[in-house]
Amino acid sequence: ACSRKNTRNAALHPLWQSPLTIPGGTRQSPINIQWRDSVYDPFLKPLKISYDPTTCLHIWNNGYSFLVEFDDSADRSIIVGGPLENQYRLKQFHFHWGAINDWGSEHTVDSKFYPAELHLVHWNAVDYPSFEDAVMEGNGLAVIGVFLKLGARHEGLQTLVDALPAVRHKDTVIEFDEFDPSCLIPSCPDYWTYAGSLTTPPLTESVTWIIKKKPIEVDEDQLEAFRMLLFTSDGEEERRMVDNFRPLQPLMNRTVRSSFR
Ligand SMILES: Cc1ccnc(S(N)(=O)=O)n1
Ligand SMILES: [Zn+2]
Repeated sequence: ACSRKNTRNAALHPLWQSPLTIPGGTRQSPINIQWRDSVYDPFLKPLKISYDPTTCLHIWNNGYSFLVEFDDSADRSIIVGGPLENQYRLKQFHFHWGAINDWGSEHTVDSKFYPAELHLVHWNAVDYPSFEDAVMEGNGLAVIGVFLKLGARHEGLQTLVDALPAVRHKDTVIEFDEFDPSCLIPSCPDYWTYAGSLTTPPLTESVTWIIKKKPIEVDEDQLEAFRMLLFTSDGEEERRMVDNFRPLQPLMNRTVRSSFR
């Protein structure tokens, strides 16, 4: 008998006991980015990233991923330009990854999965009074997606990896300061952008996605450090935090634009 290709079994994943699809959803994420179908838009500006490392607060295992959260009470860590009408404030960043290196990213490029994907979540504090309000608005959020590929050790990521054992269990938190997440973003300016949604509940259609074309390199030990985290709280039967990605969603009536030819 032929061996069944190792397929991702996201449907049974604890993360997705909630509806896999949103009734009436027309701009859900993640999606496959078909490079040849993306449309170069010469009017797209370069994305300008200005993060203040002292706004970094803590790392928190929320039972889905681990989040690095920032003080977003003022415009101290912001992005502007790119496809965005105004500036957006950094709220948190987190990752999605697989049990093995064959998959783990949420978006794919020409149907290729990366072993992990970084999301830097920003909100539109110009138009909305809080993150919670912005989450409900079509132009409320901007998320930068960065693919992680297996390669050289990433020194900037290592400071984060060294802290992970302290947040192994769900609902644990550790103070984390003086971290500049721009060290996790490739210097190559090229990106794709499209109108989408959050990929974990509440799955609201409020995200302008900015997906960097170039991945960053991380090594096997660093990916393994993600995989030793737990979905479960201390005292519960341990379930390793892996495969915390949402299945691909239909493109429907959307065009993915590229900032590069
Ligand atoms: C803040 C937040 C909530 C839910 N989902 C996401 S994500 N994975 O779309 O970036 N971010
Ligand atoms: Zn995410």
